[in-house]
Amino acid sequence: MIKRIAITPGEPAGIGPDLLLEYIQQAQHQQLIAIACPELLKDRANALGLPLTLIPFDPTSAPEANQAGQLFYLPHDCHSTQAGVLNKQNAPYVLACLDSAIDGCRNGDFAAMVTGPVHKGVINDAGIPFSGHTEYLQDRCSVDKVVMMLATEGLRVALATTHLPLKDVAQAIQKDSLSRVLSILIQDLNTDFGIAKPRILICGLNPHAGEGGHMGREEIDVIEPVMASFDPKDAELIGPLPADTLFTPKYLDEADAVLAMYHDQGLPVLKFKGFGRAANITLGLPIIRTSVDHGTALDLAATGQADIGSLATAIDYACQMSQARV
Ligand SMILES: NC(=O)c1ccc[n+]([C@@H]2O[C@H](COP(=O)([O-])OP(=O)(O)OC[C@H]3O[C@@H](n4cnc5c(N)ncnc54)[C@H](O)[C@@H]3O)[C@@H](O)[C@H]2O)c1
Ligand SMILES: N[C@H](C(=O)O)[C@H](O)COP(=O)(O)O
Repeated sequence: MIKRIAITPGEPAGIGPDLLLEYIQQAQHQQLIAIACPELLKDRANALGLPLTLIPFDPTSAPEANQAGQLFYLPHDCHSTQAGVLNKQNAPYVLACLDSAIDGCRNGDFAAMVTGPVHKGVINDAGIPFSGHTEYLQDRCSVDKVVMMLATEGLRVALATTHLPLKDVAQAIQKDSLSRVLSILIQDLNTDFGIAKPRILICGLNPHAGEGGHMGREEIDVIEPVMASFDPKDAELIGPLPADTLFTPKYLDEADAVLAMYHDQGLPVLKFKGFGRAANITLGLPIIRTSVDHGTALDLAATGQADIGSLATAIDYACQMSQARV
């Protein structure tokens, strides 16, 4: 069955449009719909020397897989864009594209949404508070909690906290919130990844997992009690383990996922292993959202040098997850 997948290319000055235009040069098994500015797509295709046939998306027609070089689109207009040069006037455009994708997933027009990279800084420069798609999707879908998980071949890393200044992380590791994160992780590994009783490695927050309370107490006061509150029939929770040695084959070979306490505890390892072949997946949503593992790479926009591997991985995950939910 042909699935409809919405794709938001993200920041117009970045590599998101390039990646999509490169990706659709192959015929697809699904219907990919760009939610984007058609003039931007045409200009970027010209700059990259890529053939492009744009077809307006009609949600009332039967799903139709893209032929090589074809792209269905749902239009939003952006300001004229120079590749590699941010323009804060485009921030509302970036968010409007996301809103259309979310609405289309919620009303059943799309089976999933795949997001290209946005530039968080320029959206804030435009006066719009924005810390990431993950938090934006949580708000727009009116759920109390979502979980960011990045996945590549052989490793899944979920995060207990997402886009927070480091100084605020320890305060954010609280029992209620950590418990919700673990529940969502267990539930979605089960439903979307078919893992009945996931084996999850849990990082400590502090060096050496707190060294028995001498180097921080979050392991004893928060992480261990939360782990103990889960039924061992639902998941095998291992930890809190020192994060510096958790990411070694001895532990990882037997694990379905790692739960890291903060962004730069888990993601550098994941990206060292799989940058360009990983996807970012938002767990806990009523819709399916996957994303690339990289940012806007302004230095590479319109050069033809950007690697499409992560976009391909994100689309693959979106398709697999939407099949799993049928
Ligand atoms: N999914 C997202 O929306 C997302 C993810 C990560 C970062 N960002 C945002 O992107 C902006 C820039 O972030 P950054 O500079 O830290 O990271 P970045 O990923 O844009 O760039 C880091 C390095 O990786 C290279 N790179 C990135 N993607 C590549 C690709 N597909 N092929 C080849 N090389 C690639 C870049 O050229 C650069 O050298 C920030 O605003 C950040 O918040 C967005
Ligand atoms: N933390 C993500 C990463 O490093 O890939 C990135 O900032 C994107 O996050 P959102 O999906 O929340 O925008």
